[in-house]
Amino acid sequence: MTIQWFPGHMAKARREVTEKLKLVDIIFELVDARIPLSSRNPMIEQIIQQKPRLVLLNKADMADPILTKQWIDYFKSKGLTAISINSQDGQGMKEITLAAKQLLQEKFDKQRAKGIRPRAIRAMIVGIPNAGKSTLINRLAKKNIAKTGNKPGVTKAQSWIKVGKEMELLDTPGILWPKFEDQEIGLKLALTGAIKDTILNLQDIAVYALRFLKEHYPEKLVERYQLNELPEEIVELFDEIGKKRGCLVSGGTVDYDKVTELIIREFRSEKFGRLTLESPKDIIDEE
Ligand SMILES: Nc1nc2c(ncn2[C@@H]2O[C@H](COP(=O)(O)OP(=O)(O)OP(=O)(O)O)[C@@H](O)[C@H]2O)c(=O)[nH]1
Repeated sequence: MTIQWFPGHMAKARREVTEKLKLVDIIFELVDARIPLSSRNPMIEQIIQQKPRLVLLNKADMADPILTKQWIDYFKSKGLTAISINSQDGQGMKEITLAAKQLLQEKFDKQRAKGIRPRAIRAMIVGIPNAGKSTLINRLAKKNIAKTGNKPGVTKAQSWIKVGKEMELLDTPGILWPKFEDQEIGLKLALTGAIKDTILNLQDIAVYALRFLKEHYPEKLVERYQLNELPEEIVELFDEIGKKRGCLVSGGTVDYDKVTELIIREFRSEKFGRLTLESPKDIIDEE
């Protein structure tokens, strides 16, 4: 499997993020809580250099809460602060400002010691497509989008969003690209909707979803499709689901395309409940 991502796009995205870095005190790295690792850019450290960073595990409402806690601990073990948020209903918004203030405490204390009055924290959101960047910006913005291009240090006119009195956010996020080389990462990105369906074979995505559910959340699979028992082979599982749901072609044989679509659609619309596709334990095992 090869997924195309044009090198020109990557270079442009990187250039844009690098340019805006100069304008901000802190980066908010937005990842999908269901795939906290696969939805990260593997070169994030090189791109943002030494800039303070807060990891935001977005869509926490869709992720397994136990694993979200484990991921927060994992990031902590790597020296990073991470918090879980839900940009759709606003859960975790206050914590973002609080955590940013904590991360910048030292910098602002030093400024205060020099007699410089601390100004509002300036921040930028970065993340891969579909991570929820626009949703988060809108949630934080409410109606507080302000054009403030005449601020010192702001070369090009940039729009900032006021987030309370203590923070300002660039109104355009930095777009990063995910890691494409790995087949499994590609499947996780496709299943969570981060990359277009046309890029990958749909049946591969559905097979991946079923294998994952069978291994990690078998009870959810049994319950959803009212299965008497879980078949050994994935193809049997396709057959069972097809029969239960009437995904059949004339003559009564199972229509695999229909089953494929059904599984992907139901996975994405949370019909299996809150799921996380990767665990920090997998990395520790690999290390
Ligand atoms: N359940 C849930 N859905 C969310 C959350 N945040 C965003 N979404 C949904 O995720 C989808 C993508 O959100 P966007 O805000 O468009 O993502 P983006 O990162 O700006 O995407 P690009 O414009 O492709 O870069 C939308 O359907 C949102 O409604 C969240 O916290 N929980």
